[in-house]
Amino acid sequence: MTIDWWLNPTQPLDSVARDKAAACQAQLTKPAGSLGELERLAVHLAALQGRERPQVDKVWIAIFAGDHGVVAEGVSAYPQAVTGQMLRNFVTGGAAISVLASQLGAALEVTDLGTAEPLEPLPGVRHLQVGAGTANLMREAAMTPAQALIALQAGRDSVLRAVEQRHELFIGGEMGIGNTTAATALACVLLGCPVGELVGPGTGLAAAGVAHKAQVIETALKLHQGAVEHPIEALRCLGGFEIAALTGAYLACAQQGVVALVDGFICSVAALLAVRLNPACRDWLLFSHQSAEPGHQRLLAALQATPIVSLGLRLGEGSGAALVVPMLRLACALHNGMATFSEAAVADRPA
Ligand SMILES: Cc1cc2ncn([C@H]3O[C@H](COP(=O)(O)O)[C@@H](O)[C@H]3O)c2cc1C
Ligand SMILES: O=C(O)c1cccnc1
Repeated sequence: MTIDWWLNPTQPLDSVARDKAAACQAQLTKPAGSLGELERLAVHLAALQGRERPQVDKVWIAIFAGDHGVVAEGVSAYPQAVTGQMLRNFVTGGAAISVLASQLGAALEVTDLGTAEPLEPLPGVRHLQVGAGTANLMREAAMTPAQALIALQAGRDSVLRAVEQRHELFIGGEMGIGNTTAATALACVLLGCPVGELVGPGTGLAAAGVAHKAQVIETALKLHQGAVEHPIEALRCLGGFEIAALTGAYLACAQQGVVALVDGFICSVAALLAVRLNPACRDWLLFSHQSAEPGHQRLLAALQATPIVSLGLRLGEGSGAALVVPMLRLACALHNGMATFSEAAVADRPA
């Protein structure tokens, strides 16, 4: 299977803006390095945005939803219908991400890529219906090549809309009961890691449920063994519509020059896929938090990512990334707003 756009070059970082921002940080009225990761974030944002004074005022949050055939194997604590039910909750304002988007003044775009429900179109939701959910990845390939391609492009298209409306930060979120099973299977293949090291409770499986989920993933990995060497084939055989869309979105962010703030475990699997497909896109990804899902730590290490916070979150929907936006905004405000030593007449070196 080929798609024609994933290898397109990513935007270069602006080293002039980075150097100016770093020089500016050194002049601010604080001991050098005392704002730690916030300093590094501000300087990195300057390099990505090509301006000495970065900002993340306009935030675009895109939620991608899709159902998973593998739910028939009993891998989630919740029923499949929740995926479609949450679509309504996203647009009526009751979901965690809806509250966060509203608090942040962020745009929230909700795309249904293929759910068993709702049967009626929902106002405010983009219904693409790539299929009525993926096929059961334990028994066959989750997606056809055409479905994987459409889902990848759905992610890219959302980024193009964000760019058109001049958004400064992209957050991808996912909703899909069963998607920690798909994400774990993908992570096992991409990291060459045993299932036991990555599998976790997802929405809240007890130990016996996690053991069964591990068995399902083992069976799937054996079935698709030969097929999954290329990341795009791994995505097609083991992924989900929303994971494919997120992969396409992260690739497009790097190609369009938009900073992407990555959410938890599932989004990080999509990020790793994007980096495997086009390694230069790594620079454009910031990692917001470390999820409670046990496999996330290994994924972040493979991506050489330092998560900004670790709050024991295990929700998804892009919620962890949204929670970190105020911190990015404050990192920019400090960088742009603090006085320099000479402006404030403060001694600029230790005694
Ligand atoms: C009410 C509800 C809201 C959610 N929002 C995100 N997820 C999260 O949980 C699901 C993944 O976990 P698993 O693989 O165990 O099914 C995904 O839909 C993810 O986005 C939710 C799950 C539920 C139940
Ligand atoms: O970290 C995540 O993305 C996550 C973890 C559990 C359930 N849903 C999402």
